[in-house]
Amino acid sequence: MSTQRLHDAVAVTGLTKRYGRRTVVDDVSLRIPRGSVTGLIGPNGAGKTTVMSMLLGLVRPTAGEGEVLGHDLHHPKAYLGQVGALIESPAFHTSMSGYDNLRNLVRLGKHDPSKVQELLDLVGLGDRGEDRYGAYSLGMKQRLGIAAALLGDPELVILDEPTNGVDPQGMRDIRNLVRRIAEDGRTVLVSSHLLAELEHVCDNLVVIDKGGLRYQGAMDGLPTARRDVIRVAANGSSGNLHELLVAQGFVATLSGPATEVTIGETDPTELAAHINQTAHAAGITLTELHHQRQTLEDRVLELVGNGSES
Ligand SMILES: Nc1ncnc2c1ncn2[C@@H]1O[C@H](COP(=O)(O)OP(=O)(O)OP(=O)(O)O)[C@@H](O)[C@H]1O
Repeated sequence: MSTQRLHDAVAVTGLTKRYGRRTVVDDVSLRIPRGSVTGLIGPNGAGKTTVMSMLLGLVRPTAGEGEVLGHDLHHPKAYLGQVGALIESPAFHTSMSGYDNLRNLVRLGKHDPSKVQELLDLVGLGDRGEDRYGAYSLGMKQRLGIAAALLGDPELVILDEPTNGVDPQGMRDIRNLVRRIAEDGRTVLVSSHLLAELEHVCDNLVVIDKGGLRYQGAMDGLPTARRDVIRVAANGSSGNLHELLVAQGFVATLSGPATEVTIGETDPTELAAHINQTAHAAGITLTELHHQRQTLEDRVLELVGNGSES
């Protein structure tokens, strides 16, 4: 086995999917390090589900080569036994309990039956296993889906938008669960259209938009320029302050009642002091003055041009 195979759970190049003349995944090369939690981020329609489906052998790639868990991407049967997935909505019987649904899957997949209660406990449904699936909240349904994905004790876990539509508490539960799954040394690939939902659980990031790869690498390596600003507002004189700062050569934009001054290479503390002095000298009283940091989400939105499917 090559070092690359040992290092990467997924290593594919040129992954492409066309439907007719429409290219929905375009020449995407991906490396997902073993043991990482990788966030697959992109707006609606970016191609996240299609990429995951190709890795799972559910959709046949139009082009592309590579390996999943050291096996040829084009022979998914060789590796699917070591992969667990939650893709689209989990298909469970609504009238059966969570426990019985998992028991069913154990029988079908010839998994270890003792896993059922263990996994229900892991996903926080230990005392709700006897309840009907149909009575579960969306967050509980997603967590049962994740338990199902873990039945075969997979090395690679692929979760497609597990937090979609789930309330904030449910999202927190799912994030904690993803963290716990990864603690066992598994590789997790998890998608979302919002980085904010995943930013605290992922160590690795893949950003796609309109089928194309925009970024992959460490979370803190996002390439967009720093766009932190000093946000400043004044009592009824924001326009004057804005004009003064622009006249001094600062990049300043009006944002509602406030002015946002791009920090660029300047030291933010010095810039804030300078703005304060400028305002004071002009007889303007500041009502707000603070350093507004660009979030990781803002940086991703810059990469994907702020847009979803056109
Ligand atoms: N079977 C198909 N036939 C034709 N087009 C398809 C098919 N499946 C997906 N697409 C198109 O491929 C594009 C990417 O879809 P995909 O579901 O992979 O995106 P996504 O990033 O997962 O989006 P979402 O967040 O909305 O689920 C979309 O424009 C979609 O309409």
